[in-house]
Amino acid sequence: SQKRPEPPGPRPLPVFGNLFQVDLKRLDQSLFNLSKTYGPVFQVYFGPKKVVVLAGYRTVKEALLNQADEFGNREITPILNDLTQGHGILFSNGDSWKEMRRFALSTLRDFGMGRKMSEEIIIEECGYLIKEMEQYGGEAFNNTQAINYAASNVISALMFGKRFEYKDPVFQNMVERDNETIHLMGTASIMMYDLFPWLGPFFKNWRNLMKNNEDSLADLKKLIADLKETLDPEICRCFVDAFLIRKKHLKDDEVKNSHYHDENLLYTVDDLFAAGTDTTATTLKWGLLYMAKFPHIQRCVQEELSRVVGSRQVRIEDRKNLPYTDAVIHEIQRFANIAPMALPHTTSNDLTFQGYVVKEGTTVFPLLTSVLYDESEWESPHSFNPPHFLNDEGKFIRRDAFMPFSAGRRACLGESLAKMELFLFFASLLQHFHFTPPPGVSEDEVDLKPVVGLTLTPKPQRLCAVHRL
Ligand code: HEM
Repeated sequence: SQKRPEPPGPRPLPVFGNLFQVDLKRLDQSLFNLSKTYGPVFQVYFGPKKVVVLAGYRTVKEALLNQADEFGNREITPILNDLTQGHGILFSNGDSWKEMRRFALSTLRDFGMGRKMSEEIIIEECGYLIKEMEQYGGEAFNNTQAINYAASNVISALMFGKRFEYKDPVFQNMVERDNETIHLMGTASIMMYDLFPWLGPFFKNWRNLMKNNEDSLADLKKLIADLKETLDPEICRCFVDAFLIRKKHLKDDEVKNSHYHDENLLYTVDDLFAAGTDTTATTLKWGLLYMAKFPHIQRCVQEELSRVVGSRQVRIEDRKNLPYTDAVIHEIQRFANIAPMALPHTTSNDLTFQGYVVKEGTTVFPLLTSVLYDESEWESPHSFNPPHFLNDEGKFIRRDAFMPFSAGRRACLGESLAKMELFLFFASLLQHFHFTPPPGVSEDEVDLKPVVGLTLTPKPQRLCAVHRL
């Protein structure tokens, strides 16, 4: 029998591989371009490392959903190993990952992810965020911090049973550090470190990352210690309590080698903050920027909100009566494409995919850019067009290629919480404010080019939040 081929791809150079054929500053775009030459499954070499890229809705879906187990391991690069040592959820594999993921999902569900309790937490936070924005009296300001704080507080309330004041310096530092970590992770020097780890200590970014990580963990440890001290196993106040209670029960039952140990608690909480704050906040920031850029769309959302909700607090159950607003939020997520390559996966064994062989342990990039901008799935992928999610009667429709949370075994675990947050924050803000560029800046001048890190974020810029109600 004939040997099956490996996926095609550009010819690699020794040592550098294809590093000169891709633009590390906008890697997802250059991989998307390569897929137009090499097809939906191709390989590129980053230095000595081979990466298989999956492009287009059909191919990403086929891999992540139909061969979910084979494509469902996480790649843990040297920097990720330095940071988490295989604990937690984001950057772990095997039984520990499985147990932590299952625990986090079921605990968040018990706390009402997608149900009442989370809704109350988010609504309370909407109030604080609106108050914060009102302070500027319609003058231009950078909304980055306020939005980060609001998103972080939702996770805080779930994890620790409490929110923080936006002015609290400890809290400000925690959020700021997480932001910086995500930025540093996307820098070229950290990518180089992952390829040539012995360079590590020479990179300033590497040292900054390690320091950030240490400081974040120290803050989280303090918060966890406070909860430990006041723990009452009969009353579960938050996620950390739920973990500690489970740990205690396993100990009482003399279960050995359980995954419920202090490191897993610390890194799981750290992961939920890291994965849940920046993503949600960044999406919201894009949303407000698009509204300032496309005022006619903003007006349609506000008209629908006024007609359906009026001035009372908007709630999750209103969503079904707000198809246009819902479509706009989906289009924000599609167009903003904040996690353009999801997070890297690896294959769990040797496999055949679309006729090509891929070896066990090969790095795989599910290229979400190529799904959210797939020309065979979207009518106008390159423009901001809410009707992508509306039928002829103006009813909301789901789209298969809407995959900002990725899919399959490693898909985002916070999807339903994130959706609640995006809906409640976005709708509440547009009920209260009309967003515009600063005076003297035209809509055309609003800059939609992203800053590239692990996520795609808007450039720092100022908007006016003009009071409506
Ligand atoms: C708009 C908001 C969000 C977006 C766009 C988003 C997107 C993603 C993406 C693309 C992945 C990688 C999936 C893959 O590897 O294939 C992911 C993983 C993950 N997300 Fe989210 N996410 C969001 C919000 C959240 C929130 C609020 C939480 C926490 C409650 C969260 C927790 C996680 C975790 C723990 C993982 C790792 C899952 C695993 O490796 O098993 N995310 N997310």
